[in-house]
Amino acid sequence: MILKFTKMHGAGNDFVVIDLISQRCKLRSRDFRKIADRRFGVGCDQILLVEPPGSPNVDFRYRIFNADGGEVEQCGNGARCFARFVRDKKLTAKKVISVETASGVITLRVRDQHQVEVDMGAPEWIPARIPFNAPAEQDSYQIEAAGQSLEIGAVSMGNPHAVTRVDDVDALDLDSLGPQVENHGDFPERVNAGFMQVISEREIRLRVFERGVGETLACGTGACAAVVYGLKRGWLRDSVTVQLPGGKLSISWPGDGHGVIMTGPTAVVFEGTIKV
Ligand SMILES: N[C@H](CCC[C@H](N)C(=O)O)C(=O)O
Repeated sequence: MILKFTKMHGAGNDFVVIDLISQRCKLRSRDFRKIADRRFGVGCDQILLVEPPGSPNVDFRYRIFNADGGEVEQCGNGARCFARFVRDKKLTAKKVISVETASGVITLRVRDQHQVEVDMGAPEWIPARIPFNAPAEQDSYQIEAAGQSLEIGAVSMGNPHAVTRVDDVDALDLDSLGPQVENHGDFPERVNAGFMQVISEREIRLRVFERGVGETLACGTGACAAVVYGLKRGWLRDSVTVQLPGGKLSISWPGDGHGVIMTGPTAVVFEGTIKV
């Protein structure tokens, strides 16, 4: 089958977006791996599927697949691109769009200059719900990786994150450290590994070695995870600018019981077709 797609990115985290409302196609894990392959396919960090809603009070269903072919619960940069895509393709004229994901319903708000604001929902700190093997919830945890003892924050934004504060993100050997955190035995579903450098109470630098992908130029849920961890530890004050290698995101969290609000850019790179 020949499938139409749109290549997009959010702060350099890149996606192949496929409308499965006007196209009908059953895609398997190996199809996602091929589409994501930067030599034999289109190339992307994640594939985003646009599907009809599963319940009456949401506008769309949003499914996310990592480059390794695995389906995941949430993707923040992808959510912003999703909002831009469905409006560009005239699948909706709404500026406030509700989408159901594997980790619940999120609300997308289209802003000016192709910026989109997303309520990513409340962070989840309870280890069993991250999931993370720890006897009880703590502000931080010690794990061993790549011969180092790391102090991490463990939190879910629908998907699991381990956040480590470092003095200099440029000094990190992520090729070595990243996979060891991603595949650490205390994360039964693996984990996205974020490394943050605090610039000020309202600005951080962040690099993320993403589960199922490797290092990406930006990670929306990773930015949310880093900011809520930094706020909880008292290193940050609300409304934080997150500088990532591919661009910047604005993250705000009023505190427990509230959703994390992420605002950032969207970009369309090209339209194409692929044989699956
Ligand atoms: N790699 C992530 C999914 C994509 C998250 C990221 N691209 C974002 O913008 O949130 C995971 O396995 O949970």
